[in-house]
Amino acid sequence: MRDRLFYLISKYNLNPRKDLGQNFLVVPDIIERNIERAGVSEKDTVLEIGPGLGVLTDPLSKRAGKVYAIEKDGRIIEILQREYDWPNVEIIHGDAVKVPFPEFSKVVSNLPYQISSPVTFKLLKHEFEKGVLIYQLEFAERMVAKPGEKNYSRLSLMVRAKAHAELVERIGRGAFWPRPKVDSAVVILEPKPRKERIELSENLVKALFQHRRSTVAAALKKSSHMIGADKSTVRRIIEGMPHASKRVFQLSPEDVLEIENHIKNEGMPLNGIRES
Ligand SMILES: C[S@@+](CC[C@H](N)C(=O)[O-])C[C@H]1O[C@@H](n2cnc3c(N)ncnc32)[C@H](O)[C@@H]1O
Repeated sequence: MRDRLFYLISKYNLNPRKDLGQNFLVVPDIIERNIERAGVSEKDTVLEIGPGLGVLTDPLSKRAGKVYAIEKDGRIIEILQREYDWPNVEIIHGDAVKVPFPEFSKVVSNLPYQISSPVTFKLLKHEFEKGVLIYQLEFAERMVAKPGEKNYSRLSLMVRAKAHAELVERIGRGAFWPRPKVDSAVVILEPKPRKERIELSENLVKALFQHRRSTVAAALKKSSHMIGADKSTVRRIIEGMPHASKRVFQLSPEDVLEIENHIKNEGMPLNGIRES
């Protein structure tokens, strides 16, 4: 696999693009473990974001019923089309943040780290069984952080509202070529059953997490403009608000939902909270 990767790189004189996060996996064990973790079988339609030179796409195509691979770099699309003849792989040329995702049951990817956040939020808007994804280590740590922990952020809360996320393996820089400046980690992402998923006003969460170490009351006062309220309205809303004295980084998704419901009950309708 490693040999094939370097053969293709030299054959096509491919200069990896940093701005597209082109750090290719060169350790076959990691690829195998991730396919195992995803439990990919013929029943699955797998989505891969950023196939690169196909080191993951190739084994996925052998196990899955169907693979969709979204790739932005036209040079790579051309190489994939010339070098592989996968009967069940559909390559989509486009930006994974912008192109609509097809229906899929599993997502397995070594993600371009620049788009980790929008892609994760986009994935969580879809119905799927399981994701096995490689992220930058720090991002992965934020994804899985629990309320009250040092890394607990807006991302942690929004992921927690929709899915179970577990960091299952750390990966050193040497597992990639070219060697990146950061470490990586594998995260298993399993969306919660629909009934258990919590829909939150993104703007309320943003407004709160602008001030993650403040109390909820203080954060809302400081971010009043973000929820479309003036300071006196916020002062009124804070009266009797649940969790008002908690620090923002201690809030669970359930807590934020209670805050949101309180705001609505106080006569500020949800559509009063401007969604971006
Ligand atoms: C980290 S590399 C992974 C490549 C390959 N899967 C591997 O593991 O060796 C990320 C890949 O995503 C592609 N990419 C970068 N930004 C993208 C975007 N916005 N949409 C789709 N693909 C993108 C890059 O061109 C690159 O092929």
